Amino acid sequence: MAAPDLPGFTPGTVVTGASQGGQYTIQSLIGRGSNGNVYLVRTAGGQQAALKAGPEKPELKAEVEVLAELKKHELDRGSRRPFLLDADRFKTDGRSVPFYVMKFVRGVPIDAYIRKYGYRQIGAAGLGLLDRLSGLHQAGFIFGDLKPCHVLVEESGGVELVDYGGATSIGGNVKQYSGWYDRKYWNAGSRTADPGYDLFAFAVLCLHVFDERGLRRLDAALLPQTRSPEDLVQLAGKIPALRPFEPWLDRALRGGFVNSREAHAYWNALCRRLPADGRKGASKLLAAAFCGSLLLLAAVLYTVLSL
Ligand SMILES: Nc1ncnc2c1ncn2[C@@H]1O[C@H](COP(=O)(O)OP(=O)(O)OP(=O)(O)O)[C@@H](O)[C@H]1O
Repeated sequence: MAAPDLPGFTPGTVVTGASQGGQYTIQSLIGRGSNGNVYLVRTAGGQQAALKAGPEKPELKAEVEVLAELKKHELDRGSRRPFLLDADRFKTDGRSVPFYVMKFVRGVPIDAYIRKYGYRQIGAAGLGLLDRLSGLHQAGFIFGDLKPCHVLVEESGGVELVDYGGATSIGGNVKQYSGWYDRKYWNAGSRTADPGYDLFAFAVLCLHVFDERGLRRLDAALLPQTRSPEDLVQLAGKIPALRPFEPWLDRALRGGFVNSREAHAYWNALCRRLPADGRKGASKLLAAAFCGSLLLLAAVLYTVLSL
């Protein structure tokens, strides 16, 4: 259920942090999540950012804690602009509203991105997603509720995870998950948070993006006790666009990766084996045509001059 409207968070309102003094001007409402509303804001420095504010709830506090840990890890890795930018409270009308500010992701969900730019983009987008997951796992958490609307891809191809409400400390119990993406749903393992939980969900995400009907049919044909990762492995083998990544999907669905760095390295190796994409092919063709016309021009000039 989405969070209720927050009184006072209207375009033009300046939200000032009570303890750190950060100032953010609300531009528009981006969307409503179960733990709060997300607004597009402008920082005092003039940059765009996303601000999430909501009623006092342990879930919102937990999101901030995960993002703060992730920030430490990102800074250790030399990141100049971590995902979490600020976390504070806004005092308004005698109330104190918790909020946090994060990088604004000008992107679209991964399924829409692939529909727009073509199935070959799964290689690079998958690599970006595995990089994000790997950073989070190294910070001690798993994402937990991985699904297309939580994976945004920017025009540049950059990938960001949004909504850390399902993030869980490694070793804890995943509490926020979504049907198909849940390893336990397919009798493929427990809901104890380990990196394999997210990798399994990413493999299902690939099946969902490329063959939603097949996944739906498979689900409808099985009873809860007869669902198995083997069925998903077989479905993956029938999707032509996923053929290059079949060995990766097989391993992820069976929980065969030691960690996400290994999964990232394997995905990367499979990407390198892909043939150059159509655009690169087309630009090679253009270059050849250009060289051909130069040679023709030189030949014509030579003939004219030698007459
Ligand atoms: N940093 C961000 N940049 C751009 N858009 C964002 C950002 N964070 C969240 N959004 C968008 O804001 C909306 C609400 O996001 P939020 O993460 O709170 O909840 P949700 O994932 O939609 O729902 P729920 O919390 O119920 O799972 C979504 O459309 C999401 O794509």
